[in-house]
Amino acid sequence: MRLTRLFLLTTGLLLSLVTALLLRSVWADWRHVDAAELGLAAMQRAYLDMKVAEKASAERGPAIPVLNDTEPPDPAKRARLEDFRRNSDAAFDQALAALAGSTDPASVSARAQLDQARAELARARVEVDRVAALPHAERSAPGQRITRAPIDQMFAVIDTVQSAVTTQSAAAEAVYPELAMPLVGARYAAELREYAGRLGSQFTTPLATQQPLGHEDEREIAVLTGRIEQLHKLISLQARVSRAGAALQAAIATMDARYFGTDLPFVRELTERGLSGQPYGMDSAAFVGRYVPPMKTIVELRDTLFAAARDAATARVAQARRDMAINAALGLTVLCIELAVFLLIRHRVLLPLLRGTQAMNTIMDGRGLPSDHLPPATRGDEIGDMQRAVAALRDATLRRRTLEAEREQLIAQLRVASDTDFLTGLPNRRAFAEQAARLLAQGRRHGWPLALLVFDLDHFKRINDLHGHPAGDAVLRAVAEQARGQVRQGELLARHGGEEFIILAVDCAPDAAGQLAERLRRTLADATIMLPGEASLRVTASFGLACTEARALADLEDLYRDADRALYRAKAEGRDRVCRSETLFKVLS
Ligand SMILES: Nc1nc2c(ncn2[C@@H]2O[C@H](COP(=O)(O)OP(=O)(O)OP(=O)(O)O)[C@@H](O)[C@H]2O)c(=O)[nH]1
Repeated sequence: MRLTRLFLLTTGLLLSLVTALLLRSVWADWRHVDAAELGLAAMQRAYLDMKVAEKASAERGPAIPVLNDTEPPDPAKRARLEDFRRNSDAAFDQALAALAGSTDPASVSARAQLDQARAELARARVEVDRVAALPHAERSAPGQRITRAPIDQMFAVIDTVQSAVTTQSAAAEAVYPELAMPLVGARYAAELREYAGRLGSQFTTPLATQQPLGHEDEREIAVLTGRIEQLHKLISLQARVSRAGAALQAAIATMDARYFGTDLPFVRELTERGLSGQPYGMDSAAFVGRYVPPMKTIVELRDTLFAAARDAATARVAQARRDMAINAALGLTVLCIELAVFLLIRHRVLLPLLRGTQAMNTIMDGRGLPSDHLPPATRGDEIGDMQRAVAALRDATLRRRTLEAEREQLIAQLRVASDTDFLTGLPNRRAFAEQAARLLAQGRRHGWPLALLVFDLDHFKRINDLHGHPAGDAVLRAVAEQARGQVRQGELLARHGGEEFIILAVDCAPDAAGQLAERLRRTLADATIMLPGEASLRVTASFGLACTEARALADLEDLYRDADRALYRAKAEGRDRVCRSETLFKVLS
């Protein structure tokens, strides 16, 4: 597997793993936060339900005077009852509103219990109003407990609301088992407040009517005080076991002093009077004015316990949120570091390695020199070493190629030099032989006619003798120049040796060849050649021409021999003329 692919795969795997771990951790934290928030919400709903119980319980207070009212009824008593009823309704509204939209089993169950309690309260109110509307004589007949029935119905309402409190409180305790003590304690306190209220209700009617207490009343008072003492002990025990804080201890001490230290002894004394038939020494309103205020200490204890639980749960929610934020931040940091390492390795190692490899491949393939792709090798690490090695390889290759190019150039120059006559610059005899062989092959392929023209300066020896060898050289250069001006494409001019020149013309018919020879002869004869110094002279040349079909020739030797013979004849016949090879012209014609 390629290194880049392996790296991508490994990094992708690592990133996926870290992301999965991060998501899992955040999800777990979120569940924790969610559970903590649900627990706190259940706790707060339990408190709202306690308030419902408190308000519905308080509604009994003004209901009893209305039930026992003389004729005509006192509108102030009625107005007070309506006020308390509105308070109860408001508490119900608030508790039910807090449950709106909640679909957890505890909330569904609590909503059903509250709805039931509200319906029970509505029925109890109808009963209160019905009984209150009866004639006073009928309601106040001795031994009649007609006014107790609506109050008993109201007791039942509180029992139903307490079930909703227990349901919500249990849901909160399931999330916060460590807060069971304050939550259960708050429930006990709410219950205690209810039983204290019921105990007070036992006296309102006898005091309103100034009737003694019966056996039924005695039994109920005994049950209620027993339950009140039991709840008192449970609360004290819980506070001791859980080593309650200063605020809670203070609330318990206040309740002990005011309710258990003052109210209960007062109730016991009143009970004894009521049972023994002694006058109570006070009316119903005076009793309420003395008995009810200390009951507030029970409500305060309930609120202190609830506040302790709510504060601890709020702190837990905040802690869970902090934990989630810290875990998410840590996870994200790890993810970012991993990404950064990935990019760093890719940028600092993998890509330079890749470029280095590509550069080396380019150098080795001979495709070119990767100077543009090579970053400056400024790094001091291993990648820098590699980049310097690649740069050195590139430089060495560059030097080698420059040397190779110079050598090629030199070889080309040598080749040109070896093929060129140094004096005239024309192809020499060897180069002529090579190029002529190629032209002959070409002529054969196309079936062209060929012409070979050989010409030799006349009496050249005299020029050397008269004007010196350098003058002879100048004449040779001038003749070469003149001849070069007369040849065209497809006509190969060369110095054949000494003062002899040769022209091979392909695709050249005998007539055209004759014209070329004649034209060249005249050109040379007409030209004035300047010699070194002020001197000048004229030269003539003799021409031997041989023509044939390219396909009729094995090589150029025969044709050359014929042309040379023709040249010999031209010399013999007086020079400065063109002689043609007889035999080959015959063949052609
Ligand atoms: N200056 C100079 N002379 C050369 C060169 N090559 C050959 N020669 C001379 O050319 C002369 C040729 O003389 P010959 O062969 O007798 O012919 P010619 O004097 O031209 O007489 P014909 O050919 O019969 O007209 C010799 O004197 C050679 O030395 C050269 O490169 N430079």
